[in-house]
Amino acid sequence: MRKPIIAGNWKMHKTIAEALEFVEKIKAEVAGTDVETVICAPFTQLKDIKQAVKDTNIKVGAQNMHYEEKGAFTGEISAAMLKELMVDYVIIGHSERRQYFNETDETVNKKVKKALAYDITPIMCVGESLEEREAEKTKEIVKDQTMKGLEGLTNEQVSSLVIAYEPIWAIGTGKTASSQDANEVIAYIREVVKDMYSEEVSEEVRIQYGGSVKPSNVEEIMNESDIDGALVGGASLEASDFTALVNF
Ligand SMILES: O=C[C@H](O)COP(=O)(O)O
Repeated sequence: MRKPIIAGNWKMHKTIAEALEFVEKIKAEVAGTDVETVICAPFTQLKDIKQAVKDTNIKVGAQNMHYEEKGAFTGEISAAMLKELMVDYVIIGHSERRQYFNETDETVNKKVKKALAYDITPIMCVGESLEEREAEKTKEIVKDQTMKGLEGLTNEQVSSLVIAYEPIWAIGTGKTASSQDANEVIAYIREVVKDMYSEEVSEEVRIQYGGSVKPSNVEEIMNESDIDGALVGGASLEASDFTALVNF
């Protein structure tokens, strides 16, 4: 049985003070949930959030990391640096990183491997653009991204990580893929994992949907057979919305 996982991706939002205020507001509200609850915050907030959630079931994630161990990479953060803060998750290959920061399937793969080596769970993002969807290339794109992103991992590693299917046209636009469409693509990603690894691995890997998930549509999305969670941007910024998402 796959444990549901709702992760908020705050992107470039909130100061430390705002982050701590948010955490205080949600702590009690998510205390009794069986849903894995993750806040993916900017680097500057991670240490304080981790401290603030230490007696709770809330997990903390970063939004990116570098694949090299260390070196002359101005502005970058390594896996060891995240591990030192006891970060649980790291988003890798978000479409905004692919679009604005030259993230490629190859760097995604290197980052996934490095995160796993440090026992940080990657949330690896895949998803097609509007043009690709209109050209009916959705499956081709997600297959390619999934295969390249997961290349060279062990069965155990793939079983432990999280994949997020985020159609780019649905991110921050208010447009959501229908829950059936999202489920179909996610079931297809599971097939790709099955072909690459095994049926058991494909049944164990958790796959989220992301793209304009909000309190009003989360239940329908979560009720789909292959969707194990949501990666939420805009609606994760307000404490009341986020608690509603986790308690869907
Ligand atoms: O990582 C989250 C996704 O980019 C979705 O963002 P959104 O919920 O604002 O559409």
